[in-house]
Amino acid sequence: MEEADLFYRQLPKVELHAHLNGSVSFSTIEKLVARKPHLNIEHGMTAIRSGQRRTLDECFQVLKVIHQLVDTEEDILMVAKDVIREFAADGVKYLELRSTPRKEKTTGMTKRRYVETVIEAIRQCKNEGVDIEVRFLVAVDRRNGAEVAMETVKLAEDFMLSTGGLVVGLDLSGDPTVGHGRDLLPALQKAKNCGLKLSLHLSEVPSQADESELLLNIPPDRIGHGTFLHPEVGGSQSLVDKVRKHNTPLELCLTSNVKGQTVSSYSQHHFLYWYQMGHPSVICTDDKGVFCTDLSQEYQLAASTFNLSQEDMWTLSQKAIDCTFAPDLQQQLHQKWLELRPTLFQL
Ligand SMILES: CC(C)=CCNc1ncnc2c1ncn2[C@@H]1O[C@H](COP(=O)(O)O)[C@@H](O)[C@H]1O
Ligand SMILES: [Zn+2]
Repeated sequence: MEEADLFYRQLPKVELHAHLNGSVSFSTIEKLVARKPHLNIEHGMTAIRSGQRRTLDECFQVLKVIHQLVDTEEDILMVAKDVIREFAADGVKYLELRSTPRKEKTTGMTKRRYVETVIEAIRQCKNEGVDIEVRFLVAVDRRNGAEVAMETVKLAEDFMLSTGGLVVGLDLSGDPTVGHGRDLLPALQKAKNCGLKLSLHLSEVPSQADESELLLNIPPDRIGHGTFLHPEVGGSQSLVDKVRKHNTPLELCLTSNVKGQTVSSYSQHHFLYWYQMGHPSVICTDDKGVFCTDLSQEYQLAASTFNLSQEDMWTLSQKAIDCTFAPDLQQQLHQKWLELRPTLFQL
């Protein structure tokens, strides 16, 4: 391993934007394919390799293939444990995983059981001594409409109360071109009022200024992507001002946006816009399996693209601690970062 690779692997990191089924690695896919040979799924159908680009629509098709492979309780338990172990092996010390409880008929289990299974995976990893703290966000798929969104919020609230703080919030994701955020406002508002933290995919595609305006008024606790918020890309100063007023952190996923073609190249990524403004910006992976990446690689890419030093990247990873939805862990994480610093910079 080259010295720079090693630095980014060893750098303690916080991952705040990771969709469970988008994070399934090649080796886990192989295990799933072996369990289900009749599906005739090859790895080329579950990942977008280096140099490849897809439309966002094609990316969602890839996720559908993965969903076909991950369709039982055993699969979900295995996938969640593998994903947690992989993030830990990559130097991630705190992970917020998110996943959408799927319809019973596609998994043979209730949505409640789906969430319980992911929670079980988190607990098992903890008991096995995997060196990572994991929290969970229950995801609302915007394609499923207002009623399902409200049910999901109730489910998330129940789990927030019954898991001793493992479920910390709600994610809004799914195909951004389907539906309108206005229909989901009551559910999101309810989530916020009952104490769930909100991370919303916002302005992931162009021409959603109206929706973003509406959702920013809630306001969310973090923003996923926010690719088209700023005026240079068709957003507006008023959107930027709203984000800045609340100091709402952005979860930025470079490879995801470049491979999904919402951003034309790494150097054009909106990371720079927000970073230069000193706005809380957290580098994340989104779907490390689909996009064949990991968080170390994303940090390294940001550093090389924007000419940032190892010291800058250290600060970026340290500041991410303050953007987590687990305030009870933040002091402990800061301590861990301080303890790890000397080995990293060989002081
Ligand atoms: C389509 C793609 C890979 C691009 C990245 N951009 C995304 N935008 C919105 N929602 C997403 C994205 N990636 C993953 N998701 C959500 O995460 C789900 C997969 O993880 P899970 O089943 O919730 O555990 C998808 O069905 C989708 O609802
Ligand atoms: Zn996402």
